[in-house]
Amino acid sequence: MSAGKAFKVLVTHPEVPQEGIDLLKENCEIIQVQSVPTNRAELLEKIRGVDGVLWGGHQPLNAEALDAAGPQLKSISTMSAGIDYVDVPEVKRRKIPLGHTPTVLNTAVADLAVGLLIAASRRFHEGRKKIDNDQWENYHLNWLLGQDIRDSTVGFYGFGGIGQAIAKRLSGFDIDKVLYTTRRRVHKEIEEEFNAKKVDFDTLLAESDFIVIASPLTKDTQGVFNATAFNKMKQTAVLINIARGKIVNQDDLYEALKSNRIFSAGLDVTDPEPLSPTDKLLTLDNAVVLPHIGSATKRTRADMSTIAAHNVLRGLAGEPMLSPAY
Ligand SMILES: O=C(O)C(=O)CO
Repeated sequence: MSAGKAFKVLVTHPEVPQEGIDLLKENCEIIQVQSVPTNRAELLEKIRGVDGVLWGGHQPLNAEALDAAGPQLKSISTMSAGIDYVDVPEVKRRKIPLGHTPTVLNTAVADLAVGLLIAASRRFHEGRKKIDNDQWENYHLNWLLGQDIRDSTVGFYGFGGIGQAIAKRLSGFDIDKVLYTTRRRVHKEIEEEFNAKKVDFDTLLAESDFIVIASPLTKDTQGVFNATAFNKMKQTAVLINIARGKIVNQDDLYEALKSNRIFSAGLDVTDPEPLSPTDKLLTLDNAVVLPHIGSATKRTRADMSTIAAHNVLRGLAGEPMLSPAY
């Protein structure tokens, strides 16, 4: 280990923004995985004997990686809000502090969600295809008519920081009501700020004009948006998912969109990722699909690396992390 550097830290991705690396460098020796996409063998080789890890991708963080690291490992932070790729019980069992980076990405993801909501409700994808196919027919007055956002009811499945940031943005669009379904009720002041009401899942499905999925992927949320759920939604409803693809049963969503059981969907996340270019979802006019770019802005990624680095350093110092994951 180089002189004066108290800890050895693995950064599992070569593109982690410099802001986080510079922080770590002050008193850590940095080892960095160079492969993109991550070569698992390289990661397992380089993790051996490190004190801390800045986990910069969505590779499984599990017993295999922890065993490869060894018992001296005392601090890990992901560079993501969602940690569905982490075996959290295994990290906990080993009493290793684990951090993640929620909050700093709320605004970037919320901006994108609003973009998807407008794109899906106003048929951007279908419109673009009409141009490509020389089918520009705006001499018809009912051509490409979309759904209004004004006076609508927006239902949030999950109403944490990202959901609230989306609601804040949508308040400028003259929406009528916010409904939300969560396990726990949010603070009264938050309900008042957004004129939001907690409802059960069936009410959310039945009453919302727009449904925004903004919850973590857990065993309880996996696949809850399935054919049964789509059949309870309005036929004019628009579904937005900026959370995790697996919360939606994608075959059932395809059928619901194809049969116009619901109006449209805007998805930043899919199952699987990457989605195959031949996936049937991409053949639909009423699905706007993006390649999971919710947090992909320069500033947000830099902020994520900074928070992750602080988490790692605090874990190494035996201090509480800025954003602990458990
Ligand atoms: O950080 C995450 O978990 C994301 O998926 C950002 O889009």
